[in-house]
Amino acid sequence: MNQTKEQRVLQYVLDNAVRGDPQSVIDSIDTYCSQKEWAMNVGDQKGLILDNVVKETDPNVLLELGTYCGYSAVRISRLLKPGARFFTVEFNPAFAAIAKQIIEFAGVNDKVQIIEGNTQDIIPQLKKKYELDTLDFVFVDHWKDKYTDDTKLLEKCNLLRKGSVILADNVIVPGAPDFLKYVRSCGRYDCTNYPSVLEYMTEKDALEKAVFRG
Ligand SMILES: Cc1ncnc2c1ncn2[C@@H]1O[C@H](/C=C/CNC(=O)c2cc(-c3ccc(F)cc3)cc(O)c2O)[C@@H](O)[C@H]1O
Ligand SMILES: [Mg+2]
Repeated sequence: MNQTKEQRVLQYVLDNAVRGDPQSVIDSIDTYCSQKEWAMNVGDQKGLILDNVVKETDPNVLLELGTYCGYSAVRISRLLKPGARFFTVEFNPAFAAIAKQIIEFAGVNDKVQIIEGNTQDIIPQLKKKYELDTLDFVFVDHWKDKYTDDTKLLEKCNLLRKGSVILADNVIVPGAPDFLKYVRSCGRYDCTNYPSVLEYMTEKDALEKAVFRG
């Protein structure tokens, strides 16, 4: 049976990273995807910006939309303090299975919980089923045409409080124009743009931070 690219990324991690060492998992995925096969991980340059925003936020409760192979889940988890609660949502069972193995290999499975499903179905369940109040930090990196709907859904479900941080990947490439327009003009967010480059390439990309005003 032919392997998928994501299975090859997993295999490269298992063969080259050090079990229980999240940084080695991050480095091996970045090595594989820059030298062998491109994949849509946030990558190391934008990853450093992600690290800094997580550190400055010092979050206790986090959400990620779009797990993919778990690269950013490992990247974020390695920075979290004991007791922090981090949920990542993925609706593709094959990707969720890969991410689960990468997260376990990295040794951060006690930090992050993968929720399999569509963000539109999961977000309204977070308060009751997953017993959380509001979110301190949200990393948005799923289908780009879902960013705006899901941001509005987070508001509607009262999951955001004054100071909640939303950080969105790819606001230049592939782009999320309606999301940018929404968060920058609706009056409910303080926005900051972080210019960078597309993962493993030299094309310009950027992250956008939108802090909820409450
Ligand atoms: C509503 C819903 N619910 C649950 N999971 C959901 C979901 N919608 C999507 N997912 C999941 O999330 C990931 C999807 C990620 C989409 N990311 C990108 O498309 C992406 C693309 C590029 C890119 C840039 C230049 C190019 F030339 C080509 C591609 C770079 C990136 O960084 C990207 O993130 C994927 O794992 C998908 O199953
Ligand atoms: Mg992305």
